[in-house]
Amino acid sequence: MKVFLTRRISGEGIKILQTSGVCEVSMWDSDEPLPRAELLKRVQGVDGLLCLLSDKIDAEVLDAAGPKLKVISTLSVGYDHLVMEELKCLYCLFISGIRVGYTPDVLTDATAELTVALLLATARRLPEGIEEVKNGGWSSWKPLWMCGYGLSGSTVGIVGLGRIGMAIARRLLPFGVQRLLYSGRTAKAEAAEVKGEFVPLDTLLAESDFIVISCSLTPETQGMCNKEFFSKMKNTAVFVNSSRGAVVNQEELYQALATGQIAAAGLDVTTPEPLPTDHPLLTLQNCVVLPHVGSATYSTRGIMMGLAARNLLAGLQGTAMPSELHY
Ligand SMILES: O=C(O)[C@H](O)CO
Repeated sequence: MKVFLTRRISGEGIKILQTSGVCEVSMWDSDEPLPRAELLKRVQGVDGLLCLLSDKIDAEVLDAAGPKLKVISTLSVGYDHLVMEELKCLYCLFISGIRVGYTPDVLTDATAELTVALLLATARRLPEGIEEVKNGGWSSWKPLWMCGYGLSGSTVGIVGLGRIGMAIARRLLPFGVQRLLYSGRTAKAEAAEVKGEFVPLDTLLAESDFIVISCSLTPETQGMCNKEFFSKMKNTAVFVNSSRGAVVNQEELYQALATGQIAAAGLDVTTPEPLPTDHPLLTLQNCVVLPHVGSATYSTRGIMMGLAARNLLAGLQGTAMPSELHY
């Protein structure tokens, strides 16, 4: 069987595939994404595809791959880059169905940790402070200079209290957070562990000092953080997004930050990625932007690659996947 990997994969992940005796591996041997035309060419006739969140997998890719394609394994927990409606259509067409593997759980801790780091960096203005040290702006200790917002005694609102949202909540509580609010489709029994109060989104926006977006990108959440959303937040509130960039209307976020509607924003995800270096958000002191590094620890990325490889193999062999996405 033939498999194609859309990026250079190393360590355990590649070893599992190359020594499996099950598949012939070909890979886009680069750290940079492959051009779309190349993807369409390289998937022809494959039985399995290992892709990244930067590869849009839609009907065009499935058509180019052809009827042998049995499994798609994505090196991510998010799967908004897989056009599920089109996968389902193909499912109807060929009846056999394409199985999908993904990498939940293994990146929860790393992503939660990074989200907390981003929240603190944004609220306590770390990038600005570091810059001031370097550029001579640090003239003396001044009572109100470089002041920001602290977590102690605060109210934190988490939009999407899933696996990662819960892990963020657990890490934030020891900072002395007083109330933890959350919104989403349904109340969660596990929220009791973090004393989470399930509230309507409007309540969360009005009462939170820190708002953390940790939901998946879906048609319902696309563009959810818009002018109206920001207008309901406190002027002193800090907004943090480590889910997907498209949950935020970036033009309206820029306005909210530039006009003082909200205090600051920390973003680990943007639209597009990378964010162009001349993007207006990058001109703002009160906006901290990271290059989508939530899961970027050596160990987490290694485990993700191993899991994605095992999902791919299981899909080829028709056995139980360690992490299958049932769609
Ligand atoms: O979806 C994911 O897996 C994250 O955004 C990157 O690790």
